[in-house]
Amino acid sequence: MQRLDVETKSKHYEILVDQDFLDLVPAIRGLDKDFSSYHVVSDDNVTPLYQREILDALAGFGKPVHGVTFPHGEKNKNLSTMEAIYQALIENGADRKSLIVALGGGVAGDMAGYAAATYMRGIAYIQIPTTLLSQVDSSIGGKTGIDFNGYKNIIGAFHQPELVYINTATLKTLPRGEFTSGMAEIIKHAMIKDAAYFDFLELERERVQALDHEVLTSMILRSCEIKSQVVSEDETEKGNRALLNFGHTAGHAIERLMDFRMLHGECVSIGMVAAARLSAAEGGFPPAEAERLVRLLEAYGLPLAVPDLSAESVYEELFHDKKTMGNTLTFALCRRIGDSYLSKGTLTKAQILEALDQVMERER
Ligand SMILES: O=C(O)C(=O)C[C@@H](O)[C@H](O)[C@H](O)COP(=O)(O)O
Repeated sequence: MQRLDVETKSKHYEILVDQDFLDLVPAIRGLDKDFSSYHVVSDDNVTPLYQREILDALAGFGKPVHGVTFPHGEKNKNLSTMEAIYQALIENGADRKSLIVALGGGVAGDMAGYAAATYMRGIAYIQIPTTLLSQVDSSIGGKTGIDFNGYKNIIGAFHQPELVYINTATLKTLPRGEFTSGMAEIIKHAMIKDAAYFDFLELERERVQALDHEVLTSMILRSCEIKSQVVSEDETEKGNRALLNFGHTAGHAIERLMDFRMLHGECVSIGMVAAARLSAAEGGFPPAEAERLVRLLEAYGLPLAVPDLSAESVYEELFHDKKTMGNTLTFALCRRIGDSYLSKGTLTKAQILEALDQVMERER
């Protein structure tokens, strides 16, 4: 098992990377908290795969254990699903000393985490991410929340987990498209912080895609390390945490305009191509490096352009981004691969529209 620390102002916790669930109970025992009951929250894809195993393991604590299942998909990351989760917590007698277990992908983590942040004004939770995207990105850093009226993550709270427990064997049951979607966040980590990691992703692509255990584990560890460093330095996104939003400004806009029919990572991939074009327009990001990004995304099977949208509609949607203050758009951009910065309000509408035009499929 490998361990990493996340050290934020509000909490210190560990990320454990393992190949099974055998060390989960010892890890929870190691938290040294006498939880009164356990509530495992997962979607209807993950429940049949892993919820029983986790409930059985937790039953060893001799306290009540309950499973809560909700319908899968970003479309269901909303208030009515939250209502059902709150209802189940109340019916199952969850109290202030209960532990919520977020089991699954980003949607499960965001919603179970938000339930933990708000139920009885905040109770403890742990993350057991089972998708590549949630293992390397969304389970770390305490961003929790839901979408509302189609606006992505517009309601939420920062609430750090007690523990993140990654079992890499869960990737064997992950649909291929979900794996590819997770690769977008991994490529994002390399883009914003680590040029050598970008080289690694280029060189080791075949072994990554073949789920080679050794390469996959190093990749997951490196991404978790980058994510936890950024989060540890700026827990509540007052500054540089927003670098993790590279590709997300346009990405979230596309996700919403496509009515969540495309996977998050697919939208982030297209958003990164747009961000690379903006980086070139503003800061002289070398065209050869933009080309390397495009080639890498393509090689991992990620989309580079979006069908059926106009640059204008995406541009309008950008103003709903949480980084937008007043009318000032903020983008995470790159000077070079591995070297990122925040650009606040300096790009013109024409530059932004031109970059967006290049990721509209009709233009290609
Ligand atoms: O943890 C963060 O900070 C991130 O920005 C990570 C993103 O990859 C992730 O999709 C996040 O949920 C987006 O956050 P948001 O604040 O833009 O909704």
